[in-house]
Amino acid sequence: MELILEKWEEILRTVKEEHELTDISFNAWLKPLSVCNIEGSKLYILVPSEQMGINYITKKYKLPIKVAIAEITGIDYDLEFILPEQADRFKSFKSKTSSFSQGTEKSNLNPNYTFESFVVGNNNKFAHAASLAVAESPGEVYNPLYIYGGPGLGKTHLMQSIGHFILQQQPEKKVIYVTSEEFTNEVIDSIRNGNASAMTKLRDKYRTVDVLMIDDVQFIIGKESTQEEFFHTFNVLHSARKQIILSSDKPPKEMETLEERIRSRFEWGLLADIGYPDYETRMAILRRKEEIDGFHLDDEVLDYIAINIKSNIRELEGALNKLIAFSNLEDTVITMDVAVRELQNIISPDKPKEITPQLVIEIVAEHFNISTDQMISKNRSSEIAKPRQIAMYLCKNMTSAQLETIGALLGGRDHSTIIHGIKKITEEYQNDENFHHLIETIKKKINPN
Ligand SMILES: Nc1ncnc2c1ncn2[C@@H]1O[C@H](COP(=O)(O)OP(=O)(O)OP(=O)(O)O)[C@@H](O)[C@H]1O
Repeated sequence: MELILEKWEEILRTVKEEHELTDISFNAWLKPLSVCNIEGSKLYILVPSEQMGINYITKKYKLPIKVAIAEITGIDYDLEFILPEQADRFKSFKSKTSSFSQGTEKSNLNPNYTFESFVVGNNNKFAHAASLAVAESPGEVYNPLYIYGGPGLGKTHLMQSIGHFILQQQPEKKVIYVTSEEFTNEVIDSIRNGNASAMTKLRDKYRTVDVLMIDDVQFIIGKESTQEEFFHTFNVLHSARKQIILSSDKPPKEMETLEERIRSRFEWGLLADIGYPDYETRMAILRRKEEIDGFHLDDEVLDYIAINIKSNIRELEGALNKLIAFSNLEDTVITMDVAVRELQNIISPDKPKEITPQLVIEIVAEHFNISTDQMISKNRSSEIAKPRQIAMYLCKNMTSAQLETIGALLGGRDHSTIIHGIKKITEEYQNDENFHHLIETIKKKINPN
């Protein structure tokens, strides 16, 4: 066991060199692996997360690793890849992680979300540079770092890359990634338990970290206890110069119903937005993904995906994954005809998405984290009335619906109310630069093309 532990890094590097793996493939597949145990001639290798695809690793890397071990140690092991829950059975489990993955392994980060696998394009150049700066000097340069942008554009990937980077440099750092939903649930649980120790546990967990990442922070809006807990956690960490990284679908100033004291804290550090990727970036992301998956598709097919899926990288990857899965299952080559047929539910180039008033109302409601029921209700508080007027304005500008139809869809409002709403929004759009930006952001969500 000692010999293999000692030689583990050399073994992985040998596989990399002999099989001419790129840094990306190496970082994605080999780097996170560690030696778990040896029983007789059986060597157990730990795959730290199910998300890494244990079957794929077994299929692709079992033999190369076996050969490299035999070359370097002279011992011919029978290899088995196992997940952490299977590793629990080794009581004296003494895993040796290669030094480059220490720290990362014990965190809850997705091993694939690293700087190495992140494609830098015009849409994310600034956010990427800011993230790298934070990764290199946590707590010192931009605190908090607030990354915002539309769904599936790489916010989580970028924020977790910072976590990986920090853990690679300083494995002893305590790095926590949490979604707002998980954070909210933990706050609710500790309140429900009703005892002081549950709350103390929660505080111990979040107020003692070196790096705290909260994803989709817009979801804490309207959740009072969560906001309160967040506020104090933020203050404790910030004054101790611990790094805070937040992501959201919109900039703080567009979070109209967020408590002012929290909104202003979001703006203390640096705000970095991620926009929609251009064609070249979309192609580069597809190529990078192909490289990681060890799969090759015709350029014409990649081009078809990149031209037609513009506004969400998750969907872009989803289309590629679908074709790769189809090719593996059916054992067939992906031609253009196959791609068009298999992706017809995702891509319908001849049928652009129809922009209906209903769609506009739904997207506006979603943007402001309110329900469509609230949009059509009688509620006249500004948090509801303003989005409602924005919906009136956008329905008028982006669809061919008549004012009467818009009024009917927005809770049976009359013609003059709709005209008044549109007029107000038009004036604000023309006179207030931030508001102009807000409307353009929502328009892009409604019609990304
Ligand atoms: N620049 C990029 N390079 C490589 N992969 C990327 C890039 N941007 C996004 N991705 C991939 O796209 C997928 C979606 O990204 P991610 O989950 O980070 O988006 P998000 O902005 O956090 O979305 P949401 O707001 O819906 O949570 C991930 O698999 C991620 O790896």
